[in-house]
Amino acid sequence: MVPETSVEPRRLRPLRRLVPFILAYPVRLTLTVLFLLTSAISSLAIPAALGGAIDEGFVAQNLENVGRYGWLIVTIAAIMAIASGARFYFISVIGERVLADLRQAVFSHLLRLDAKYFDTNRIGELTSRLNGDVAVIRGAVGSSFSLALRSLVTIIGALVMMILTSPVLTLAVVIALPAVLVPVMAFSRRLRGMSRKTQDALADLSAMATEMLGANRTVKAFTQEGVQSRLYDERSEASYRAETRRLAARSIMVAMVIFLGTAALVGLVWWGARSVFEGSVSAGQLAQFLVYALMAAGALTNVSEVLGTLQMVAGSTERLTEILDTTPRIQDPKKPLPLPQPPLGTVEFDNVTFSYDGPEGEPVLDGISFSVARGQTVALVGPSGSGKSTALSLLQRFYDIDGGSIRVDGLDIRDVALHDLRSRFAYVEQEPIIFAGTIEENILFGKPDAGRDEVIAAARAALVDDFVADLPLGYDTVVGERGVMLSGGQKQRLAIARAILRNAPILLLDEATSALDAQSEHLVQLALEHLMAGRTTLVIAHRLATIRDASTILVLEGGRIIDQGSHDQLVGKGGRYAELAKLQFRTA
Ligand SMILES: Nc1ncnc2c1ncn2[C@@H]1O[C@H](COP(=O)(O)OP(=O)(O)OP(=O)(O)O)[C@@H](O)[C@H]1O
Repeated sequence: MVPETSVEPRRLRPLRRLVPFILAYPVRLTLTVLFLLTSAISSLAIPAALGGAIDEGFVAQNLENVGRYGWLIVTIAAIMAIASGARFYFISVIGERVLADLRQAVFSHLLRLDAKYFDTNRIGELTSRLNGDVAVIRGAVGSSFSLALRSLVTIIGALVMMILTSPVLTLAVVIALPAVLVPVMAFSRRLRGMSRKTQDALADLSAMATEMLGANRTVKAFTQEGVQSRLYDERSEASYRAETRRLAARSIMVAMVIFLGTAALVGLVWWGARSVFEGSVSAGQLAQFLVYALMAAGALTNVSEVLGTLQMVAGSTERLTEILDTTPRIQDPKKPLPLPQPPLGTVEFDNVTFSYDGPEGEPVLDGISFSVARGQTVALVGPSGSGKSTALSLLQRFYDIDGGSIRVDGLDIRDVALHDLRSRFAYVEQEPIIFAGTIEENILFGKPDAGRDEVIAAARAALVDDFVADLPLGYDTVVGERGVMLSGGQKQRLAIARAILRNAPILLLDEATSALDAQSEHLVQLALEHLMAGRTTLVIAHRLATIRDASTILVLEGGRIIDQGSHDQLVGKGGRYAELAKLQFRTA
């Protein structure tokens, strides 16, 4: 027992992080403790009343006393029942509340973490923390916390009552206890190790299912159904075997507990009977004592079972609080400067140097300088990996630069609140992200408080309106996960509608590399023209039409600007741009 208590608190330590979440609800907490104590005290009072009934009723052969004690016991039982119900309710509610708060805190913290964090952590792992770990805590909090608390109070109370009832019998129990407890504790520790293994096997199994179901088209295309089913079967069997071994061990433990417990009880009864015959203990006291001893023993087994669950909860809590403890690398400045109102819509890169691996790493952008005046369109072109997307990321401060400065509307972006800075941009990604909601919800992402007429106006300008008219539920049509129900061109137009609704002064556009069919391409081009009208635009260009209309083209290679000018100027010069133009740009 000694090593258990010295090891356990350390493994349970992460649970302390739940305390502030629980303390946030002092009223419910007080009520819980109140009902907990009431139910524990009343359950401890029943054996005492029973002892009284035996000594003053049965032994004294006084039926009136038996009746009196009977009523007393019924009354106490009523109080115990109500208090137990209320305790269960309040502790479960606190559990759910804490869980919801924790889940919400983790999710909103995750959304605020920087791009680097998401580069280095797997999204699947993060969502499994959010779902899996929260589920583990949820499964345990209501039942296990309640049981652990109740059992602890019962053990202490029962021990005190045992000592008060008969110190001699208590001493006998304390001496006999290790004989029962030590083997059971040792066994239950092994069980915990085994249950961790089955947990891991199960997690592995579900990770595989998630991945393969998500990739069901790839699985079909590569005719991998049979192979993957077999792999799944193997893992499922492994998990079954691990669980069977655990169940066998558990069954042995249950048998052990039953045998050792009964043997100890018989011994105790024999010792107690001897004490009654000697006259040092009354029959009522013995009965009373036995009930307390049974209560304490029951509570003790509960505690040892709950400890295992609580360790799992501790592990999950730790994984979640780890997220909460991560501070975002990109933060608001201490004293943010206000951006000019109305917006100017200018962008300047001044000798910008950046590496994804920090100042010592190989630079991805190396001394980049350019400026975009209000209403201008500047096109970034260059071979794959030359740093075009990186420039757009830096402008939005997804990462901080290592040298030089980036200014928007004349202010260094590190001096401006992140929300203000990013509100100045509308960003259209190369592969537009479409959410699983309706068409309207997807457009509203650009400006959540927009009215229906604004949404429709944006949809018209982006030529979304014409295909929405053919959908069964119009703007309320659900487009499926990642917009699977839409064509490539429709997705692009939807993303453009979202950007139009956002109505930001600076447009950041990462044109799709893959061409659509001529008709679709034409519609997207038209939508883009509506979007770009009157806005400062920084575009990673792949369409010849976009480049022709650009005020300036910046040619990037290896993180440097190797040339700039208008399309005609650059083509006239020949060289790198002329080659690129031949290979990369497509005509509408
Ligand atoms: N999140 C990241 N972490 C580490 N390195 C990155 C990251 N994103 C890009 N890189 C690296 O930075 C370099 C520039 O990438 P970037 O995406 O900016 O190029 P690009 O010109 O936009 O290319 P493409 O036209 O293929 O999209 C590449 O070598 C790439 O491997």
